Amino acid sequence: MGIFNRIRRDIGIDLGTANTCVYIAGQGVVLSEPSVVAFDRDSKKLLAVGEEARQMLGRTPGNITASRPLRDGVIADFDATELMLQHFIRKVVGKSLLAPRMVIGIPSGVTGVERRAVMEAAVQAGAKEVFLVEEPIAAAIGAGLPISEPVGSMIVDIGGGTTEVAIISLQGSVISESVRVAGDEMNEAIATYLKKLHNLVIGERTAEMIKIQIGSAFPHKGDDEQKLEVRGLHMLSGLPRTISIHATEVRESMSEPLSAIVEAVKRTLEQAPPELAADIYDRGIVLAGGGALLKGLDGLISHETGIAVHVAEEPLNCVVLGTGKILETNTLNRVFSGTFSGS
Ligand SMILES: Nc1ncnc2c1ncn2[C@@H]1O[C@H](COP(=O)(O)OP(=O)(O)OP(=O)(O)O)[C@@H](O)[C@H]1O
Repeated sequence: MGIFNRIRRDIGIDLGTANTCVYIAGQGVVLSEPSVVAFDRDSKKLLAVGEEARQMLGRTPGNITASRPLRDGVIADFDATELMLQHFIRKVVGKSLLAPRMVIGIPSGVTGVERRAVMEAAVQAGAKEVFLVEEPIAAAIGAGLPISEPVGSMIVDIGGGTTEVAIISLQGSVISESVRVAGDEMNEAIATYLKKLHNLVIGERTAEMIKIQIGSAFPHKGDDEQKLEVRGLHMLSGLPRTISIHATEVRESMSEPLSAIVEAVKRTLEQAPPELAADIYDRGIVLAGGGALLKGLDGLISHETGIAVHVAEEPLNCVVLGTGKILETNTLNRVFSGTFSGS
């Protein structure tokens, strides 16, 4: 490692709707925390960030707000995003002599204004230079796909707020689509279902827990017999109540977001030039992002497309591993989609 790399810690970031991950060049993934911040409502003082703030979601007294500053894959609260980034960067970089260069993964569907907002937040958080890379490219690099070769690779990155579908060849997205349907919509669908059919009101964290514990996208013998006790607020009595929910009900409740994801994959495949479509047929589709961990999602996509589907080795870390590889191999000039130099 060169002297400059030792004093200047270049960092890669997956600034996600659900989780923020940070990679330090030469070291690896050093931070992975929920993208949540908690403020004192009156003094506007930052109280907690990351896991500590997540514990507060839905449980705050009147004077505290705990929220997710990114929604649907974009910055919903600019000030909170900036403070969160600053906090995470200080936590991992500490006192560095030189301001770091940053490579940040962003959804491919973001607008120019949203790109600018991410860059400014990074500069305010201490970046010397910011490079933005589209998430599907970073995810494909992180998943170890041969994106530099003249063969088609297909990646589907299912995050919290967005699902990114892309066919990549020779380092560029040939076709890509970003839909604002991913893990969060699945949680919302579960909560809506319980409210409608069981008159039970549950919070975001409970819905996510149900999805992770017994949720699935495709029937699987054994898993389908599973049940889970769920606690919430009964709408009619206004009192806490526990009900038992079946795995098959959870799958049914998520059918809309699941078909939106499948449709995005199909639309992308339909637009693929024949040579690339043939490559994908031979090599299969790779799933990345936390949503790739949903049981049976690979089976569902494979069943609907007739193509083999593989889940990446570390789906939650694909984007951040990709940003790290870009820094370490110094291929910034080839994959970035924009730069912004701080003063
Ligand atoms: N075992 C699991 N089963 C199903 N879903 C899971 C599992 N683990 C995590 N998830 C979901 O993955 C999502 C988070 O994934 P990830 O960290 O890749 O998103 P992100 O990068 O923060 O979001 P985005 O890419 O939209 O900005 C959440 O919706 C979470 O509920």
